[in-house]
Amino acid sequence: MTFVISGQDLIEDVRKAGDDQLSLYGSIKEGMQTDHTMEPHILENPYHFRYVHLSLTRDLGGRFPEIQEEVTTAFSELVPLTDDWTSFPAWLTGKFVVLRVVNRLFVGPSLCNNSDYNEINDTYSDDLVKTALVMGFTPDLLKPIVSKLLDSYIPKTLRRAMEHISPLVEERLKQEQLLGEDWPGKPNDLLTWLMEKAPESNKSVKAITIRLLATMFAAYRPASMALTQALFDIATFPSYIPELRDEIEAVVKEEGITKDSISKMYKLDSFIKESLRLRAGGKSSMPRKVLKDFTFSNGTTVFAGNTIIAPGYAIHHDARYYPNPNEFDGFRFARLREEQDDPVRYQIVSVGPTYMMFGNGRHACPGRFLVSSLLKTMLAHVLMTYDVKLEHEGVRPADKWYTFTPAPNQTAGLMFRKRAT
Ligand code: HEM
Repeated sequence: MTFVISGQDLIEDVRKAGDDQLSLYGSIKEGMQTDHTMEPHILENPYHFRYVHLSLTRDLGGRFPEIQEEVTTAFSELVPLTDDWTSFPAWLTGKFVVLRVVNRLFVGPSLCNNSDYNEINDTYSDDLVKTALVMGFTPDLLKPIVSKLLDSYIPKTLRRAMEHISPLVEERLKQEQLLGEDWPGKPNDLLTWLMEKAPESNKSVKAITIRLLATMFAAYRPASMALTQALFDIATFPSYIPELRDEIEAVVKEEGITKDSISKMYKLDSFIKESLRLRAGGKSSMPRKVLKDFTFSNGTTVFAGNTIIAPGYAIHHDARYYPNPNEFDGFRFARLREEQDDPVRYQIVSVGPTYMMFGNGRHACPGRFLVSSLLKTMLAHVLMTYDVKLEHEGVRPADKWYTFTPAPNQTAGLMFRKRAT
């Protein structure tokens, strides 16, 4: 059974609880049926998740030129500059820009622009969700059989992905043999981390590929949804554009585009955060499987075997925390930051009991620092390079809901042209 907790005190109880009592991985294991859709026991040692922090977040400044280069080339290829307004599929564009940029950080420049590999990442995520749904309804006893019957889903995609990863692994091992462990030009990407730091038993190409795909699953869907929604918001609320452009231009003139300079674009930060608040996440946040009976500070006990969730969407639309909660107020967080002279609390990456887009506590999304930089770099690039508008003036394409989770409209187009103003 699933229990929805209510109020900041109970959220705080969940935040403080140990993994042996309330488990994020327990709930992912059940929800995504990982024993049958990925590899058995993958979440007993999810070292690949730790590497997101260790390989990417820690070195975000160093990786920033690659991010910027990939953002610029991805947009120039997917949304070529035209003098006339031209429609591009918003969701497909957002998705493939994100896949390409994130894969630059995961597997490097030679593979990140490979359309087959990017499509595999996309298909894998789709298949994973569908297969997990089927397995979730399958009785435990039948799961191994059904899992085999569904062979056309995950294993086929995995084999295709391995065909791309295998030559990269071989090439890197060859360089190491020839030039030593710290060979010049050795990439500091997720693949290197998985090749070097994974437990010895998990260094096969198959194990490495599964962890790459699993990490991409966590990364790219929410990130590409966030980008698409923010682009729809730019086009829906064009009155924000001049002020955003002024801010970006002023910062770039002073310091160019770097990880540090984009952190000074706090109006842009606020605009994206407001877009996330209104449109991302879902009805349930902080899912935790109860592994041992858990008693909340109000005396209520939830027994082992149940699941707990927090009502993220309701919190993000609660007028007590966000006045006029259903209105898009792009500079809401920028104003709060100025009024309270607090440069940290209202940033995209700051989590807490009233802003749970990235979860909360020790499992709060380790990719949020990367995604905040990515989204700001992408939107700054779009605003400085293009004019953007909706296909039908004043009509924002409607979101699509998948049970508890909203997603941007997946068929609508967005109009772009070379910046004329
Ligand atoms: C807008 C984009 C994103 C959103 C909204 C998002 C949201 C979340 C949420 C809600 C959680 C669960 C936290 C909890 O229950 O306390 C999570 C976990 C996680 N996310 Fe993200 N995420 C995003 C992007 C990314 C990216 C780009 C990466 C990787 C580069 C990433 C990697 C992860 C990982 C590895 C975890 C598991 C954390 C753990 O093991 O404790 N996410 N994310």
